[in-house]
Amino acid sequence: MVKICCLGAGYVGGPTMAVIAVKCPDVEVVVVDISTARIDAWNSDTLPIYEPGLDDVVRRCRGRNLFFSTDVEKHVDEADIVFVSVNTPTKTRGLGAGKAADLTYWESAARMIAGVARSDKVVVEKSTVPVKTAEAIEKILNHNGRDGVGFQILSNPEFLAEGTAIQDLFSPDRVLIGGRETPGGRRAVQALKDVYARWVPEERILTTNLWSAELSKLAANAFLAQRISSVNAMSALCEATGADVAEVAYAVGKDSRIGAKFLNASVGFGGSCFQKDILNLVYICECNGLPEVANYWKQVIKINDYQKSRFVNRVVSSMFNTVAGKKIAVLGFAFKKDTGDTRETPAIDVCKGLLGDKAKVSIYDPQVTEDQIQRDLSMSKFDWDHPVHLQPMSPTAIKQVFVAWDAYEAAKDAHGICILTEWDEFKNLDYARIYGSMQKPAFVFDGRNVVDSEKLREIGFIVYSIGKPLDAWLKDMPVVA
Ligand SMILES: NC(=O)c1ccc[n+]([C@@H]2O[C@H](COP(=O)([O-])OP(=O)(O)OC[C@H]3O[C@@H](n4cnc5c(N)ncnc54)[C@H](O)[C@@H]3O)[C@@H](O)[C@H]2O)c1
Ligand SMILES: O=c1ccn([C@@H]2O[C@H](COP(=O)(O)OP(=O)(O)O[C@H]3O[C@H](CO)[C@@H](O)[C@H](O)[C@H]3O)[C@@H](O)[C@H]2O)c(=O)[nH]1
Repeated sequence: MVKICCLGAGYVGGPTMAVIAVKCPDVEVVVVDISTARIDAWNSDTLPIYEPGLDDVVRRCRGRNLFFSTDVEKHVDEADIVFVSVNTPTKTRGLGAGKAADLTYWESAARMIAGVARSDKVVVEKSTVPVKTAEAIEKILNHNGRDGVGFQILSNPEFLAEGTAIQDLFSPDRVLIGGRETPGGRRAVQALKDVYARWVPEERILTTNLWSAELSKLAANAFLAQRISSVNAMSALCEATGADVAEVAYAVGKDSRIGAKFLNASVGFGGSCFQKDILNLVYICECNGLPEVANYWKQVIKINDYQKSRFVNRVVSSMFNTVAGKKIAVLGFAFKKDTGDTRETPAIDVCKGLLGDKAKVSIYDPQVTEDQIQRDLSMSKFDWDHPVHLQPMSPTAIKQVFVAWDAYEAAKDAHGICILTEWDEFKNLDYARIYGSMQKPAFVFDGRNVVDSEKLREIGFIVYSIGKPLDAWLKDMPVVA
């Protein structure tokens, strides 16, 4: 029986391994982590992450051929294939701070694998890493491993998106495997290919050299984020000219060379990957003497930051240039719908912007806890991407932040509502009831273009929707910087 061990029971390690286990009943899969709390949660009825369909997959194979454990060394030693899916945060100190990937967790994982392995291993990079990481990992494994124990390193980046992870894993657009072009390297690629081939059609399993696989992951995320920044840049111009960004995106996306997906204007992209991976790409370009290329990709992040601050400015300027002491309801805190993940969510920057202008912020999200919101609003930049048990403990709660149990409570007595996540339930709220409970004039700032703005205007709201023709009220307000 082939044995697989995965280091890191997070958003990638957990769902990915659960799907491998369910698709390969004759393979034993053990997911291990240094966080006992995370492993306990994976072994309980309340999984540590919210992902549609995940509970069902885990229930089908946990205890059969899928196991979660903190006994890291034992399971690494017993495995034939070791996936490494640990955090690769942005460095906050020293060389490359604010851009380069921090490979501390990866390096310690590699040293541990080298120290405990008593038989040959295929070590698979599942985390997103800088190009050439495999070379560094190979050196660590080969210099620290026992005599006679061989390692083959593969790059197998993950392309799942949160909220649709199970669907993406069951039916991926492609699986990418990079390996050494040596007989040993080819055998390792084939061993991993055999696992995926149980459910992924052969033509969707791409094999490349190691560096192409590592770089393709960064490139794919940069291209995706670039589309969002492109449509968001257009949204600002739409507001200035009376064009409608949805109509523009539809017309542009109808060109089959461009395609319709990933062109939804928004308050900005979030999530643990896009910004981190582009910063990483920028740093690699700079290190390779390519400042023009680095600057090109930096713009994707700059436009994203601009979009978030533009949104905050719009809120404040619409409300007579001050939100001091005013209650603002924030509907949605997760970085997208169908996840409880808040890493790099635009809601953090928007809330901080409103708090900076002394607003009282009342937040509702169906999947995010009060503790998480308070932590997110008080944590330093990039601290969020370290293992939870290593993050700063119990920050002081921010007094002007309130967390509500539903949208109606959040909006009661508020002067304005900001919709920051596109949860389906926000489309069908009783907005007449909400209007009745709010201060007047009552504003809705739709950062995800989910509400029917005409209906809301009929109720009496002043509505701002990203990239849509402006309400007369908003047009008369001072120009937004
Ligand atoms: N989240 C996504 O949608 C996504 C998608 C594709 C790729 N990625 C990449 O995958 C990697 C993991 O991301 P994630 O979202 O799953 O992160 P995560 O924080 O949810 O999970 C990482 C886990 O690794 C554990 N860990 C850290 N060091 C360890 C060690 N030495 N041994 C065992 N466990 C260890 C942590 O405790 C944590 O539970 C990152 O490189 C990320 O960029 C993420
Ligand atoms: O048209 C769009 C599409 C997305 N978003 C936003 O972009 C962010 C990222 O969304 P998405 O890409 O769907 O989720 P992630 O889970 O971050 O997935 C991305 O990042 C992962 C981690 O690397 C990759 O594996 C995935 O392929 C890649 O889509 C979210 O804030 C979305 O709201 C928009 O604003 N407009």
